[in-house]
Amino acid sequence: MKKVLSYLKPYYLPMTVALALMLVELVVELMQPLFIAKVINEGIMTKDLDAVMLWGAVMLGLTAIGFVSGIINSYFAAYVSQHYGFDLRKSLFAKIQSFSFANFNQFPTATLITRVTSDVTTMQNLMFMGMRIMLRAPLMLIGGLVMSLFVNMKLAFILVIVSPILFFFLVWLMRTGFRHFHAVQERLDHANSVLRENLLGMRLIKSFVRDKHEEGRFLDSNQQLMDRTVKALRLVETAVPTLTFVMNASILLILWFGHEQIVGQAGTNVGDVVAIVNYTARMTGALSMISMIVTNISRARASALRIEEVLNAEADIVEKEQLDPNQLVATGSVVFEGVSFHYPDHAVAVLENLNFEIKQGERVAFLGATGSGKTSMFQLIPRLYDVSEGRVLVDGQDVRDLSLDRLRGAIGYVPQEALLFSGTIADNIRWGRTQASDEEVVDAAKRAQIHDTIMKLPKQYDTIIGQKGVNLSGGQKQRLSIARALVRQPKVLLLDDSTSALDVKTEGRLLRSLPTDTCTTLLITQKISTAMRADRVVLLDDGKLLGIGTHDELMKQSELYRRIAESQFGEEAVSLV
Ligand SMILES: Nc1ncnc2c1ncn2[C@@H]1O[C@H](COP(=O)(O)OP(=O)(O)OP(=O)(O)O)[C@@H](O)[C@H]1O
Repeated sequence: MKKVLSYLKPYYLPMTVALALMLVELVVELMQPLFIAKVINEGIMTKDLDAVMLWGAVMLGLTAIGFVSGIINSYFAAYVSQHYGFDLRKSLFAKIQSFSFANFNQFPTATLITRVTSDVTTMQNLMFMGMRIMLRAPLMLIGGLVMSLFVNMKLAFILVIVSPILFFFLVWLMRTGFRHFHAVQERLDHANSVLRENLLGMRLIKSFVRDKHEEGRFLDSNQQLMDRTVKALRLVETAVPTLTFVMNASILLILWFGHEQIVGQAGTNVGDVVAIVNYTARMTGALSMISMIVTNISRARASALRIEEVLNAEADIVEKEQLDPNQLVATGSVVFEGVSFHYPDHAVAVLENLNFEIKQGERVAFLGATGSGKTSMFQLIPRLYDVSEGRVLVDGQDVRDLSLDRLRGAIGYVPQEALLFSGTIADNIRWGRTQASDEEVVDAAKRAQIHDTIMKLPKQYDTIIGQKGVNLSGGQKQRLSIARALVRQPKVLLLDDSTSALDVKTEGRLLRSLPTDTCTTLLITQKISTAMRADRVVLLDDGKLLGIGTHDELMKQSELYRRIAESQFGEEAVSLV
């Protein structure tokens, strides 16, 4: 818990104020039974109304002080706990931003969402409670015990015996609770994961009429979450009745012994008995609070552990320490030198000994069967993964020697699945480069062949795109993603099957409008018609490079390439080419 607690450091001052005010509240509370005893012994028993008024007024004044302290304490407790939660969420978010894909394999999306939201809220609640009652309750317990001993040692001895027994009961409760709450958070992760998959795949679920199946899956994980939570709460809920039972039994014993002592004239008076009973009642309240705190601590321990796992995770794609601040990516040449690659935690090589060179301004198509490693190869260029062997060079420099900002700033990556953000169309294009002017946004849209479509929309560039671009067609989303990459004015443009949803004519226009003098274009495609428009074609099969050359060269040299062409154009057409 050390690391998550270190986030309290900036708030030590308001925390100290809150804790000091909590102590004021505690002192006020501890003094009250003393004054009640005084009212009884000096006022009621001696029929002295003045004494009743005096001690009554003192009690009222103290209550007012306690009330004001409580309000100010709450203010500071809320301030510290909310800022603490804000800082934790900020750090977690920044850490997740620095994650490599290997880290994302370790922490699936749903668990990250639970950790940033639910786990942080648990910590936040603990901090708030900590500043309100965490010290007050145990101090009330100790204070109540001491004051009872001070009032009447013989009667208070009962409490001296009972207190350690209850203490060990609470320690046991905290340990067992931790295990249970850890399991509850894991079930919450699972329920979140099922929910997330459902929301993302809603169209698919509806079109496959799998609603009932998915409902069952969610019910199952929801049931598991409920069962685990009920189990945890059942344990916690036995605490208060157990504590109350033991303390009430103690009160009965105190009354009985008190009666014996008053009757036997052993120096005990009614005021003392009332004061000790009052202290015991307050101690019972404090113990209930402690059991609540104990529950919250065990819950928070589980959450703290989960938060720290994320904060301590080592991102494996990191920049070198001493990078040349003047380094530049001036040209978009791309070279693969003996590159082999396997995914982290996977032994099977996805790419094997790739060697090729792409010159500045060249347009190269990558063709290969599904699963042949095309996307994996693309991901090595902006360093989304690091090579297992060999080197990837951009502008003649090993990508590991470049700062990630410089490298990625020079690349326009259009992934296979077009992902848009909620906001306007202009916002989405400008997401590629926030300082792009309106003219540059329009130019990028024109090149991506989406400008005419945008102009037909009711609000044109100010049209709001729904979540993940729900109100756009697949092809429109693809072209917007391309515009977003083009507005960056990249040196290297990576199109991962990004024109698959376009008709041949639009695709042709788009490819012709891409800049060639300043930008090198690498495009993955399944279509020979697209590959024919490229300067050269790289043919991949099962992670190996089978051939590289122009379309005509590969038609002559590569049997596989010829077969793909035949399957797409028909044998006759190919023989005419
Ligand atoms: N995150 C990952 N972890 C482990 N293995 C992966 C991962 N992503 C892809 N693979 C594996 O790597 C191999 C190459 O996948 P890749 O996506 O690069 O192929 P591709 O040629 O782009 O396929 P497609 O044309 O279908 O997109 C496949 O066998 C795939 O199972």
